[in-house]
Amino acid sequence: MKITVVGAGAVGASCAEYIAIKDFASEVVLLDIKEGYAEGKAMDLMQTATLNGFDTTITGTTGDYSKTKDSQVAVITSGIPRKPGMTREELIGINAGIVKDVASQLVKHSPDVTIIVVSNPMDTMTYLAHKELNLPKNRIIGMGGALDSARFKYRLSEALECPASDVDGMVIGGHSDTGMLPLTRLATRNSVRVTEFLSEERLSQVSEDTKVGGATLTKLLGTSAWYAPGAAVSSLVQSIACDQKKMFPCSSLLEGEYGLNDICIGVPVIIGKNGIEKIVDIDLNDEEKAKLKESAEAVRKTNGLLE
Ligand SMILES: NC(=O)c1ccc[n+]([C@@H]2O[C@H](COP(=O)([O-])OP(=O)(O)OC[C@H]3O[C@@H](n4cnc5c(N)ncnc54)[C@H](O)[C@@H]3O)[C@@H](O)[C@H]2O)c1
Ligand SMILES: O=C(O)C[C@H](O)C(=O)O
Repeated sequence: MKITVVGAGAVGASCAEYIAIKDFASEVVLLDIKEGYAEGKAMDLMQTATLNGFDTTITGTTGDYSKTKDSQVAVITSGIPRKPGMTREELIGINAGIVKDVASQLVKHSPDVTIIVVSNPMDTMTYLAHKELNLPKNRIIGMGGALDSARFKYRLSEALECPASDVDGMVIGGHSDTGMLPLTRLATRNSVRVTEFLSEERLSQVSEDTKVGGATLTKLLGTSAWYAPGAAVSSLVQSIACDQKKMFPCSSLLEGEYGLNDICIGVPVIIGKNGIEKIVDIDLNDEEKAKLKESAEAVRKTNGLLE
């Protein structure tokens, strides 16, 4: 399985590292426009192979898409990250052009590729990739919900004072500071609803902390996060490469599901060798439906900026 990661920056390199450490891919190609950067990151990562015990070959290239030929999966992380105080939506002016160009180049060299879009504003960049490429809708996936759900579980485990592995939960909706919808009603600790353990006030705090998870880290780091984003992307890549058929919330092109049309937004999907193999329609209550609708309106507004 050959995987391309475009953008050898913080998230791209972290993603390549996790893919290699999980050791399920034969080859990872890192591509960047900064001269020598992807080659350098690839060499540095390859020098961890004997230390971390993986057999994946990682190579780097400066802008040569012929090296990405016949990739089965490609991840787009190219573009600028936000700085403290910014929203993800403010990145659209620069990132839209980059994502459009990169997506077309990828498909030119790998017509059967499945694309995972990471660059922000991610839901709109995923929508842009759909409009630009016109690929079967299962082959373009936006990564946001897998990361937001991991942050939600982290915040829940803090509140519950238990290991994160005891917790299950999911965040749907837009990947934005206000649009995320952590499904507190459905979250569980070993099959018991977390509402049994935590007050409404505490759960509301967990929800708010989850929604601003990216902004909190951006403030601390001076740029946006990369370890959890890289790990989240690598989990999606693994589910495709190993046909695991795991369920993640991912930004998916909706055609009537959840009452939404012609929009990419985070909903639960099954990820396997064919990319998005199924959109899972879960039973939301009226309040959750209203919040998802509101989140979709905000994503639509950002999509409008593409014109
Ligand atoms: N969806 C998510 O959950 C999520 C999570 C984290 C970061 N992000 C987004 O991912 C993007 C990357 O973040 P980062 O921290 O890795 O940034 P970064 O600046 O560390 O890396 C971005 C890389 O993209 C490269 N690049 C720019 N234009 C390119 C082009 N046309 N072709 C190839 N490479 C190009 C740059 O040279 C740079 O190395 C940002 O837009 C960020 O907001 C999204
Ligand atoms: O917060 C950001 O801007 C990057 C990313 O979307 C994240 O959630 O970490």
